[in-house]
Amino acid sequence: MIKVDNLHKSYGKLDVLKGINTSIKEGEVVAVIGPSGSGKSTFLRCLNLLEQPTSGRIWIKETDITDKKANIMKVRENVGMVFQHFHLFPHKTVLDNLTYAPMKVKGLSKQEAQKQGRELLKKVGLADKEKQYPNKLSGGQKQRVAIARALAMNPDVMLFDEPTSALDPEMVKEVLAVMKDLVHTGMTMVIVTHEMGFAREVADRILFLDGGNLVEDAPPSEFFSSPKSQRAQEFLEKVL
Ligand SMILES: Nc1ncnc2c1ncn2[C@@H]1O[C@H](COP(=O)(O)OP(=O)(O)OP(=O)(O)O)[C@@H](O)[C@H]1O
Repeated sequence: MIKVDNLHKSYGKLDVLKGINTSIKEGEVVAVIGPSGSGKSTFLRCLNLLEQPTSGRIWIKETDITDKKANIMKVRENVGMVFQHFHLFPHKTVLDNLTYAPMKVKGLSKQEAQKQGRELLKKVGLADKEKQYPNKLSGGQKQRVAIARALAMNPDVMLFDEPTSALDPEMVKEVLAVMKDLVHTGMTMVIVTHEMGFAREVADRILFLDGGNLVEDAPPSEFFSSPKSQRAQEFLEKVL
């Protein structure tokens, strides 16, 4: 489903990703963890070309998205992303946030887009909020709308960039619960997270990044109980 081959990303002289190789199967849930500044967000943002890789190749399904001829908009349609700070359209209602892209990009009729939007709102527990504006919602509710909005494009892959880091503790659970439901649907998910309990519980694999290198790639049972590298051992000692 996703193949990453020798991915490098530099900002000027700063090498942020130093040759990442990995592949992710359809339906796999992968948690990307590691110290601050290790390149986790940059890695994730390369997967839908929010960051242009400096070199290396990334395939999503059969498409080499790093090929100059690849259609960036099509890639982004197919790879949904949820950000730390929601990025909802502030002047649109919750339902209009969900219908905008499917109508504009996918050509759904308003009726079709609203039907789909209402089903998604029900799934994330916000059926009663469709007419609200984002500024009337809690952080957890905003993030659930953001997840529903990304799902409204019916993507093959969902990327999550620290989706709970900006939330008050009591709201973290409700967002993680929605993500867990999504795991059970068989969605392919790549999640940058500091929630170690969640990563341990739901991920099929942990990618541990350090200094722009993929240092460990292992199932959570292995990674959390017997990390191989000293860097991962030190990291886990600090965060667990
Ligand atoms: N647009 C940019 N221009 C220059 N440097 C950048 C840019 N984006 C990220 N960096 C640098 O790249 C490095 C990796 O950043 P990145 O956000 O990918 O790390 P991270 O592991 O996600 O960190 P955190 O857990 O703190 O979010 C950092 O040193 C950061 O300052």
